[in-house]
Parts: sequence; structure tokens; C-alpha cells
Amino acid sequence: MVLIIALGVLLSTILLYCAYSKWKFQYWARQGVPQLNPRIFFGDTLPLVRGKPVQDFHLDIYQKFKPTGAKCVGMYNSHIPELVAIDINLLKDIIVKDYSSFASHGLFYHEKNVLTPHVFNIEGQIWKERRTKLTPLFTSAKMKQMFATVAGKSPGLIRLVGLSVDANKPADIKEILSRFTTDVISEAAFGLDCKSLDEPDNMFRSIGREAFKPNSIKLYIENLFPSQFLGNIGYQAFSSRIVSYFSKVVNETIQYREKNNVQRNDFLQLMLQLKQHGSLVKEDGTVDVKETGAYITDKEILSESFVIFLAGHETSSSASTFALFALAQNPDIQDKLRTEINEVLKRHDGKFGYDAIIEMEYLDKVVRETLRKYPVAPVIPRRCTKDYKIRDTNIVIEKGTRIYIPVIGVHLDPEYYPDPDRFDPERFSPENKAIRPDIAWMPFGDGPRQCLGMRFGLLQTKVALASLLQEFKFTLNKAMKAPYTADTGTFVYMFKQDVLLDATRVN
Ligand code: HEM
Repeated sequence: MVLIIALGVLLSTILLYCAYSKWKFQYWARQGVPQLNPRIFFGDTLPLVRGKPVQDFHLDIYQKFKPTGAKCVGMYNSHIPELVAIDINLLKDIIVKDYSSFASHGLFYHEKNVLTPHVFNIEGQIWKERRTKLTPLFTSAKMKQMFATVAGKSPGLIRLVGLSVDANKPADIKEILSRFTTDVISEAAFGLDCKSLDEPDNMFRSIGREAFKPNSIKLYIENLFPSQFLGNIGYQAFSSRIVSYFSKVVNETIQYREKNNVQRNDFLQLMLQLKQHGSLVKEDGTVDVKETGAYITDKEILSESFVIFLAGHETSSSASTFALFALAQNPDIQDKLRTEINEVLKRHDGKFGYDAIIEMEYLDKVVRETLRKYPVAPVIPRRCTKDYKIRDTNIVIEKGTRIYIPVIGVHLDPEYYPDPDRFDPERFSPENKAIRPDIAWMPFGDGPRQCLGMRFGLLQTKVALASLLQEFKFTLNKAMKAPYTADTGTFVYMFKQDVLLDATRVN
């Protein structure tokens, strides 16, 4: 009897849910927004559950709906309505002009999850204040100060590729560059030499991999319930292994530096200056009293160190890997770039410094074209923070709705980039840039929430490329065969297979 009642309750619940979903699945159609083809329980996410890479999913939507003139496309995550923005003017409104209605990434954070309340996740006024405090850490002048930290890892990078050459083996460039950027960012974030170039399986790499691995159950839970509720019931976004290791490293480093008055050229040191003075110390050692008030706490330093570490290494290593992959297939472009690197270095008496890197204009174009063709963040999530009416329509995006910015769709759109599969750095000449909307290139997002570490990301990518191309010529190893599928095991766009390049010494 009990069993029959239980079955009855279960069946009625399922039927009710089905009826509710069926009604909910008309949400976008009721507003006149074209929508995908939702299925019960999964909504439109079944292809993703079956393993379709996120970038392919969003590229398909963009390419299917752009020719119809649709401004946006509705979809359902389970039964929850979400929106993919397509029209370039709508994208600009969301990211730049009306950003205050979309100033959230819509991701989980909670004070009890100490690594999560950082500038990428937090929202509203606290985000605004934190962003203002952290912005001075990423100016060109600060990048110049940190240049030596980045370039200091180049000899190890060159040595690793050299080992492949000596062993007559292809260089596993994705792996090598990931070890390089892990070393760069741990040194730049908190002054630690984690020696990934020598010991590939160290704890920092393992933390990076674990934290960047999508966990669909966690993502589902974080999407369904408000952060405050989840945090209060004890939900943990990261394993205790990550939290305790990372917290220990950062807290001990803070204590050590404060006790011994250690001064270093890294992000942690700059954050310690904010903690002590509420402002950054100027080159002459003074603090500008007018700028004071930007104090940050140890807790904030911990979560911000975590996001600098996370956001700072796989993104840049993926960008440099894609660049070498593209250059290996385009020997003329590779030769032209090597010539520029050698000429600029000659003008700088062979000194590989910050000013020399900034002077390399063709290198800049190559990196920009790489991030166009292979945007390492192919889709940017945003959350609507107040009801928003789309210009010249009756469509209202309700507060709380998740929006997707399909960066990959825009970057491969022939309207902005004719013959989009061709790798052509000249797309970034001043004349060619002037004939398309600015927003059509957005690997770092755009507007007030644009990537805070853009300058540092570009710098590490350029240092890696300039160091390697000075020494080696790269071609694609014969094991590299299209089609190249995207890795679904990480949030950052990268190929699933190893990127194997044959390297030969230039001289
Ligand atoms: C090639 C390298 C990189 C790429 C392609 C990249 C891309 C992005 C993107 C797409 C966003 C979201 C922007 C938006 O919502 O409009 C972002 C945000 C962010 N990135 Fe990066 N990033 C890179 C490197 C870095 C580095 C090296 C750091 C730190 C050292 C960093 C720190 C951040 C932070 C803190 C945010 C959050 C900003 C905010 O919400 O206010 N990124 N990045």
C-alpha cells in the first residue's frame, strides 16, 4: 500500500513537472523570441550533456540564427529560460552601453567559501569597489615592473623545447606552455617558484586542472539555487584539498613577508600595499594620500590571489599554444614574425625587455588574430541584474536571466572577418580594424567588466612566442590531423589532443 502511494506521488510529481516545463518552454515564444527545441528535463542542453563542446554548441546557434536577423535566441537550461545574444548592437548594449543591467557573471560565491568572493564572481557595489581597488595593479607601468618575472621563466621554456629537439621528438607544446604559464603566474601572483617546468605534476598544476574542470552537477546546482542559500547550507564549490592548500600557501606568504619586511615585484606585494596604506606605493617610495581608502583585507587578498592564479595561466598558455599551432601551418607568417623579433631586438642591443616586446607590432597582430580565431573564452556568461527592454523591440529580459555572449560566433562571422577560417594577422592593421565594429573583437570581453588581467595575459603570451621563435622554427608534426576537437574537460578553449610540433634550431 505504502509502495503504491509512493509510486502515485512520484508519478504525479513527474506529471506536474512535465506540465510545468511544457508551459515554461513557451516563455521565449510568448515574447516573440525565436527559440531552440527544448526537451523535458534537459531543456536545450542535451547536446552538452552528450559531450558537445560549449563553443561548438554556441557557434551552431549563432550561425543558424544570424542569417535570420534574430537579435537573440531563447534556450532552456533544464526548464530555466536563458538567452543567447546575437545582434552586434545588442551585444554592445549588454556589454558596454547598458552594462549596469548586466554587471554580473552570474557565478556562485559566498563568504564561507573563502576562495570564491573574488572580482570575477562578486556583483553590485562590492564588485565596483573591488575592481576600482585592483585596477592600479594592472597598469602598463606595473606590467613593466613585472616584466623580469615573466621573462625570467623563458630560459626554462626554451630548454624544454630544446630537449625535444635533441631527443629528435616532437615538442608537446600545449603541455610545455601550460607548465611555463603556471610557473609565471605563481611567481607573479605570490612570488612562489612552483617549478612546473622541472616537475610537471606539482600541486599548483593539479589545483589549476581541478578548479577549471567543469562539473555539470555542481554547475546545475549553482545555476538553480541562489549563492546565499547554497553557502548558508554548507555548499562547497571547491574540494577541501584545494581550499586548505591554497589558503595555507597565501596566508603563510603574507605572514612571512609582513614579519620579515620582504619586498617583491608581484601582485601579492601590491595587494599588501593596499592592505597597509589603502594605496599603492609610488616608485619614489611615497604614498599618494589623495588615493588612500582602497584598503583590502587578508581574506580579500586570498580570494583575489586565487582568481589571478586561475584566470592567469590556462588562458595565456592556450593563447600561446594556438598561436604556435597557427604559425606552424603558416610558415610565411612565422618567418615574417621572426624577422620582426630579430630586428627589434637588434635595435635594443639584443636586450629582451618590456619596451622591445611593446615595439613588436606584427607580434601584436599575430596574437590578436590568434585570439580572434581561437578565443580561449569562447562564450562569456552574464546575468541580468535589473529588468531590461531590448532596444526597438518589446522583448524584456527579466532580472536574473542568464545571458550568453557567443564570442566565437562573432569572431568567425564572415560579415566582420571575410574568409574567417584563414589565419591573417593583417586583419588587425589600422585600416582593417577601422572597417568593423570595435566589439567584433572581444576575447577579453569588453566594457567595465572587461578582463582585468588583459595586459598581463598579452604580455605572457608575447614573451613565450618571442622567446621561442628567436630560437626555433616550428612545423606541424605528422601526427597532427584535422578535425581538431575541443577539450570538454576544461572551461578554457583548447584542443583535446596533444599539440605536437616539430622544432628545429634557427641557427
Ligand atoms: C589570454 C589571456 C586571457 C584571456 C583571453 C582572458 C579572458 C577573460 C574574459 C573573457 C573575461 C570576462 C570579461 C567580461 O565579462 O567581459 C575575463 C575576466 C577576468 N580576467 Fe581574464 N583573460 C586572460 C588573462 C587573464 C590574466 C593573466 C589575469 C590575471 C592576471 C586575468 C584576470 C581576470 C579577472 C580578474 C577577470 C574578472 C574581471 C571582472 O569581472 O571585473 N585574466 N578574462
